[in-house]
Amino acid sequence: MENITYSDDSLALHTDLYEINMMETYWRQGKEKKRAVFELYYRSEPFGMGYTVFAGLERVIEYIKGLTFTESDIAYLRSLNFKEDFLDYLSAWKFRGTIRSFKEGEIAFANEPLIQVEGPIMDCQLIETAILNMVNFQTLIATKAAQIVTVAGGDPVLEFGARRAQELDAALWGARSTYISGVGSTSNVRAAKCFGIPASGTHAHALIQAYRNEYEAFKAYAETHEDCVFLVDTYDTIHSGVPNAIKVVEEMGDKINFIGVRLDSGDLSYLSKNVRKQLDDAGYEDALIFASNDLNEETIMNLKMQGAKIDVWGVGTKMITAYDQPALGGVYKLVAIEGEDGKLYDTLKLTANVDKITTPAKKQVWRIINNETKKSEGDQVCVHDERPDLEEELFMFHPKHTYINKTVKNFTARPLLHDVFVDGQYVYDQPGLEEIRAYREISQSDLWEEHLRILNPEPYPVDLSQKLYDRKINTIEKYKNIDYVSNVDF
Ligand SMILES: Nc1ncnc2c1ncn2[C@@H]1O[C@H](COP(=O)(O)OP(=O)(O)OP(=O)(O)O)[C@@H](O)[C@H]1O
Ligand SMILES: O=P(O)(O)OC[C@H]1O[C@H](OP(=O)(O)OP(=O)(O)O)[C@H](O)[C@@H]1O
Ligand SMILES: O=C(O)c1cccnc1
Repeated sequence: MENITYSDDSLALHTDLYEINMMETYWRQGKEKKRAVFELYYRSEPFGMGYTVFAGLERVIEYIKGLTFTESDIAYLRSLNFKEDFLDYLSAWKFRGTIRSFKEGEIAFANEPLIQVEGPIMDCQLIETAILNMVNFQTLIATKAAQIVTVAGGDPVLEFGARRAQELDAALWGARSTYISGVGSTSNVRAAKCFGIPASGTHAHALIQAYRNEYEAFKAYAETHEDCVFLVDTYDTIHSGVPNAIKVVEEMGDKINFIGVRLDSGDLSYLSKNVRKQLDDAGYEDALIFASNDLNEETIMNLKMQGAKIDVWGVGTKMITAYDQPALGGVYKLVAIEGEDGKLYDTLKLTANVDKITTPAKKQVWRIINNETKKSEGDQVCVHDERPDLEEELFMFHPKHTYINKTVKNFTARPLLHDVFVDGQYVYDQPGLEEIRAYREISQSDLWEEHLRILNPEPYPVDLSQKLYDRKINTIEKYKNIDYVSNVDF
């Protein structure tokens, strides 16, 4: 490959070619301003969890703000045989749409719109690929981190994944996603710098190997660092690693802050119990035991069950790559389109698989909090202009099994989609990362424990309002009865 770097490279071409092909069709047919509404959602929770943690908006904002076709983008499209008149149009193009989104850190569920994009159909179409790319990944990693943090049960979890992540962007934005869900720090210094995440790090086996013996290595490290966590498993944890660490700590006295030791191999339960005793016997009851080595939610849970004396969990590969489910599967679907009369019409995609039939109409999602219990009764997905917050009581029913229903009184309805861009203008006040992290806890506290547990969680109700349900059924009926060969009103 001759040249993979362009000085004016942009994210405008970070899209699938078919999006630009469709843009050209709309444009040549004079439909480039036809108003459309697309919604991003996923169909099932990952990792057997009962929820996800929404993440990715920060990068979406950055992407939309800088979205223009640069000279090299246009030159490249020219090489694909796009014609000059269309290229002239793209050169001057800027995003003109309205984007509404969940807040980052919001607890989210399957089959509700997390992002809604409304505007000229061309604009909505172009950004599909990139925003799915960002939100699918970041939400997935934030959710995997939430699972691991839950299992760690209040113990600090450190993010160690940069070396195993799917390349640089995944390491960087993945670290940010894990921090949103309560991971305590990252070993990735660039992620720490860029996002203000606490950086943390111990040292590797290479240090011991370089000095050949543990005593020399620990001593050298202690002479050059105040905060010390010694990696004690290079040769023999019990007989060499820990005694050498203790020897150095005793020699250095107040010159260092002995934080603890790290175990990175072997039976972490057995070793941690023995190491705990060794440290306690030497008078270091406050020294922490860090553990790492291919940890995930299952090994952490098992180690805790075995009574392992581990205080801090270093987790890399299995968190940053979402090892057991590498994709969220979020989709971006057209739900409403402007007709010839200028009005917005509901639209959907029919399919034999009823679970995949999209829910038409521009929507708003409301979280229904019971004022007595302070816990959520479920999410009510409504037509965008419905106002459940002004109702005295709310009828909520299962969107497929409608006999499962309830009437909720004394509730507060909180809208979850917020304006981020309006007609191309940025109108949002994106919180800082600490605020997002704190918000994740608040959002989580609205839910019953039953939905949050990581094994067989109770499914959380994501219901359709009566109005939206009727619109869906009517649209299905309408599309079922269309004579597709003659013409669909579009
Ligand atoms: N007591 C335990 N119960 C359950 N799993 C454990 C326990 N102790 C360690 N593990 C996990 O078992 C796996 C051990 O993997 P592996 O055999 O590759 O490690 P190892 O024996 O330490 O070798 P290496 O030195 O190559 O890392 C790791 O995922 C580790 O987290
Ligand atoms: O196991 P993970 O969850 O992916 O966490 C990251 C791993 O990276 C390091 O090992 P590595 O063998 O790469 O280097 P080392 O020489 O420092 O042990 C570290 O010791 C962890 O085991
Ligand atoms: O700081 C550490 O201990 C660390 C960092 C990255 C990967 N493994 C361990």
